Amino acid sequence: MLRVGLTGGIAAGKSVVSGRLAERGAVIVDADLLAREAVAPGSPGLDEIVSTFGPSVVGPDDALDRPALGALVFADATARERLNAIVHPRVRSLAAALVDGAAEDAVVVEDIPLLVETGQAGRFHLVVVVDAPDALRIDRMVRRRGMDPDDAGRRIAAQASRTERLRAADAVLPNDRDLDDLLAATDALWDGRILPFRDNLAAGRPAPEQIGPAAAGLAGTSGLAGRIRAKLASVLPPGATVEPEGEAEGASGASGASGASGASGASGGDDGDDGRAAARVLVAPGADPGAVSAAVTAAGFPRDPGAELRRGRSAGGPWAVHRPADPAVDATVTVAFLPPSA
Ligand SMILES: CC(C)(COP(=O)(O)OP(=O)(O)OC[C@H]1O[C@@H](n2cnc3c(N)ncnc32)[C@H](O)[C@@H]1O)[C@@H](O)C(=O)NCCC(=O)NCCS
Ligand SMILES: Nc1ncnc2c1ncn2[C@@H]1O[C@H](COP(=O)(O)OP(=O)(O)OP(=O)(O)O)[C@@H](O)[C@H]1O
Repeated sequence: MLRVGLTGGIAAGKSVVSGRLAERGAVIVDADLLAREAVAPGSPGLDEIVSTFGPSVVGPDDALDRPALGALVFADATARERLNAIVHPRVRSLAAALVDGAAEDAVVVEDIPLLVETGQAGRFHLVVVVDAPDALRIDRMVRRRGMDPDDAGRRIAAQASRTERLRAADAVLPNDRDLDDLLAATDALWDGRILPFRDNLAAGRPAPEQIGPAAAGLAGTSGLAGRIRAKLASVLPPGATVEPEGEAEGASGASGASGASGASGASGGDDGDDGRAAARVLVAPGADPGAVSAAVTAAGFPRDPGAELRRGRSAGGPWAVHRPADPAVDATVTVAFLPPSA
């Protein structure tokens, strides 16, 4: 199964993209829809909202009065956090059940407006960001949804900035032109990257050919190494840590915290994106390198027997060499034993 996280600021065009991906065969898990299901009339979620915000957020039909609650939470960050704490865990468990029920060869696309804000980027093989300038999104909300411009601005302010979101992107779909351009870019992403990625992963092989990060609209914008470390950190079993290649010898003293630094993408190493990155996964004494290697494969980086042969099996060399199943990413992930001195 290939897990894709689709995100973008409000009115960026996520629904247009997820609609197209559904037509192409993806299984869509829509967080906005699940957030409605989580607070349906008579649900424990709605009960909790009423005990937190009072009866004024429920209409005469016993359903959530969405405009009333929206007016409260988009004007007040504390109220919004309270609402998120009620709704988000429910959305996550509803989503997990849908993902678990999908076929093994499926491409599952989770459409999550707050994917970056909630720190979920690392759990996806591919994070796709639909991107449009704030002014254009405000214009869409005002013209197409009849929203007041100030309300539209408040919703944008309640979310991550474009820069923060783009930093998490493995692929960007720009949506500042007409709809046909967005649909064509979505098709190119599906045919040129998502399907080969899914097939390579299913076959347990790295991408045999690179389409290159320069392919228009397909590359992420920055921090490839940090994004890779976050993906690895989210699947590694106990006893394994991830750090940038070249910092494994203990010189930085960072190895103890490397799992966490990988998740934030904030540690040293290559955080620019020249389309190439390397990471090293260190296996502590007593941990099973085979299980670690299997986890690296599951994160989207199958083992590359050819690269292992080229490197040889010299003492102190890597236990395994992995490369991306994603044809647009050029990276090496080595699995090695933690040096005794570290
Ligand atoms: C506040 C509510 C009642 C307003 O309902 P309304 O029908 O006006 O908006 P809708 O749910 O269709 O959301 C539209 C868009 O608003 C943005 N948005 C919604 N909730 C939030 C939030 N808590 N923080 C930031 N942006 C949000 C998203 O971009 C979303 O796609 C509703 O959005 C809600 O229950 N939000 C909390 C749950 C949530 O975070 N949903 C987003 C994905 S899980
Ligand atoms: N390139 C475009 N040209 C014209 N209209 C567009 C374009 N992209 C999106 N739209 C329109 O803008 C609105 C917002 O798009 P869409 O619903 O896909 O955004 P979204 O990211 O799913 O928003 P939300 O976060 O609210 O769920 C829709 O009415 C859509 O048809």
